[in-house]
Amino acid sequence: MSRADGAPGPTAPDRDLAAGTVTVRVPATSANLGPGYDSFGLALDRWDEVRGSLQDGVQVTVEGVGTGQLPLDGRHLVVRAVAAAWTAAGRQLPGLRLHGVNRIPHGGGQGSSAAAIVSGLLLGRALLPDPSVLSDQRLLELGTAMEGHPDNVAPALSGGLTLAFTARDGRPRAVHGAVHPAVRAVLFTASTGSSTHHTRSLLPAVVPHADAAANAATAALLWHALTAEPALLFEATVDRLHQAYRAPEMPASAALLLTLRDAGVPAVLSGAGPSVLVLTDRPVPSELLRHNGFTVDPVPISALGGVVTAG
Ligand SMILES: Nc1ncnc2c1ncn2[C@@H]1O[C@H](COP(=O)(O)OP(=O)(O)O)[C@@H](O)[C@H]1O
Ligand SMILES: N[C@@H](CCOP(=O)(O)O)C(=O)O
Repeated sequence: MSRADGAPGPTAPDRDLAAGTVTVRVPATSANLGPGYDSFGLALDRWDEVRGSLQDGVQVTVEGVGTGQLPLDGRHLVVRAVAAAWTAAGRQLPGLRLHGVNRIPHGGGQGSSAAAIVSGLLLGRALLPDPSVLSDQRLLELGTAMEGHPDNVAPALSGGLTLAFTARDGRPRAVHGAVHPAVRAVLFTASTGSSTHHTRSLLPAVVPHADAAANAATAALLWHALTAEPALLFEATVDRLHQAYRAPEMPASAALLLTLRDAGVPAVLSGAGPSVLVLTDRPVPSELLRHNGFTVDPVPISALGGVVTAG
């Protein structure tokens, strides 16, 4: 993965981690950012953590979000991603002991599934006898194949602002932008969830040419606004590809978006929703920071993506 801002990618593969226990932290991510459907993504300072080691058989424990709901065997998404990393390295995973500490809401539009996949890929790579056989680019490809779209996987792997695209060879790639220091993120986390898979099915196969043209302009403007001219963020966060089609499934989020935008606040659906994200260089009036059904937090943008440590 190339980095336009020269910031570090995920922790490099390290032979010393191959034995023993490995801890991986991966940030939440907000995808789309309005008009950047399936391409723009931003890492946020809210982290899931997994600790894993090789053993015979699979043993999973979970605390935090999803406790009592997630499968505790080979169907667990992190375990599947660890196994995918080993398969890609030409090896069969012997077995895994895994403990997850989950803080990213599930089905909230904050990239929990991408965080789980990236956690598993980074953990799987670190546990390989020779981690260097899997490059960061290969992990982006594996994660995108599992997730179905690259926009959360790219910032979960490498942090910051990313623009993911499909190259001529059919593989996902990502470039990075340095977010203007005045830009702040405020996350309105919905108390309800929705399945990304389901709300993707609500999107039409074809959109009017005028919508595509307008969206191309605002997406390009958004990159400029986020990296160079935040004063343009309100104009740059107009989407015509996905939010309106998803609105009937998440009326509270649609109403919140309307309220914020009517007040001139640059608000978008976070990922597939139902969370809402504000990206702005201005203070948000305090009366707009309280909404039934949403928890409102300023969340720093994370320059770091997944971090791998021994122990
Ligand atoms: N930490 C985790 N461990 C295991 N599975 C997870 C984890 N986080 C998310 N998932 C899986 O991903 C699903 C949510 O994915 P998705 O619908 O794409 O929503 P999101 O916007 O949160 O990524 C969860 O219901 C669960 O099946
Ligand atoms: N581009 C995807 C992004 C989904 O993000 P998530 O965090 O809601 O899973 C989409 O809009 O479907």
